[in-house]
Amino acid sequence: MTQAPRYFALIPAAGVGARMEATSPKQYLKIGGKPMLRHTLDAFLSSELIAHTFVVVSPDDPYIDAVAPHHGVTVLRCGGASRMESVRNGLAVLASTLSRADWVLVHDAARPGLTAELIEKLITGTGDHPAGGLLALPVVDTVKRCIDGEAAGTVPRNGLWLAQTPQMFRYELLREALAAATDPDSITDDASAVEALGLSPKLVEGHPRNLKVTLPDDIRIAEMYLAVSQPELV
Ligand SMILES: Nc1ccn([C@@H]2O[C@H](COP(=O)(O)OP(=O)(O)OP(=O)(O)O)[C@@H](O)[C@H]2O)c(=O)n1
Ligand SMILES: C[C@](O)(CO)[C@H](O)COP(=O)(O)O
Repeated sequence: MTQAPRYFALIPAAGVGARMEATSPKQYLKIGGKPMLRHTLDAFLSSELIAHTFVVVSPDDPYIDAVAPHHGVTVLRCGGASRMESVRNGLAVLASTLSRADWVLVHDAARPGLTAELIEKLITGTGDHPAGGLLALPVVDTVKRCIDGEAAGTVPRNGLWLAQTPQMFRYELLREALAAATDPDSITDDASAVEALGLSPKLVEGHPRNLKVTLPDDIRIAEMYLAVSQPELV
């Protein structure tokens, strides 16, 4: 008898948020009165498809205990020097908890606009694709190559997509891909590690509300999306 697939969330939240230039890591900044990371965790807690959520923080993180709920979320204090290492360390800790065929949805703490509907869309859209899948958005602007501050050419945008998260893979595949990855500067998301194995993850169209909060002005955009009721936005 085949077992029903199990889906787990893994949230890397060990970054310092240097580009945000705030006094605390950006995942703890408040959006609409609630820490960004709590919005992110709540999206997974509100999805009936997710069996459990794990969050990876730095070993000396002083904020997480006040933010993570006691039920449905497990805190892993094993963050590394890059996003890639934080995800890899989190997967290693889960070796005795997850099985090889379990699916892991890796999602940035810094994308608080995720919804249960987008999680379901990703899981349905990826299906049983052997290389997994990710949310992403087709590029809508004209793309320029910049050399010394000048437009040195226009890159055809046809076929270009911007990667979002979650990105979902079978546990065994993601561990193998990240074990083989060496350069955090080129492996900026989980899909790129899988692509480096010669595989092609499925692209599932995401939504602008699932933006990554990176620069100071992004907080206001996230606030706007999180103030709007969710169902009509997916
Ligand atoms: N060593 C790291 C670096 C990043 N992340 C996480 O990866 C996600 C995406 O990274 P990014 O937006 O680049 O976050 P920061 O690294 O915190 O930001 P910056 O690059 O501006 O410092 C975030 O949820 C961040 O907390 C992580 O878990 N461990
Ligand atoms: C994983 C990611 O969110 C995909 O867009 C993104 O690459 C992470 O942010 P970073 O600035 O590249 O670390």
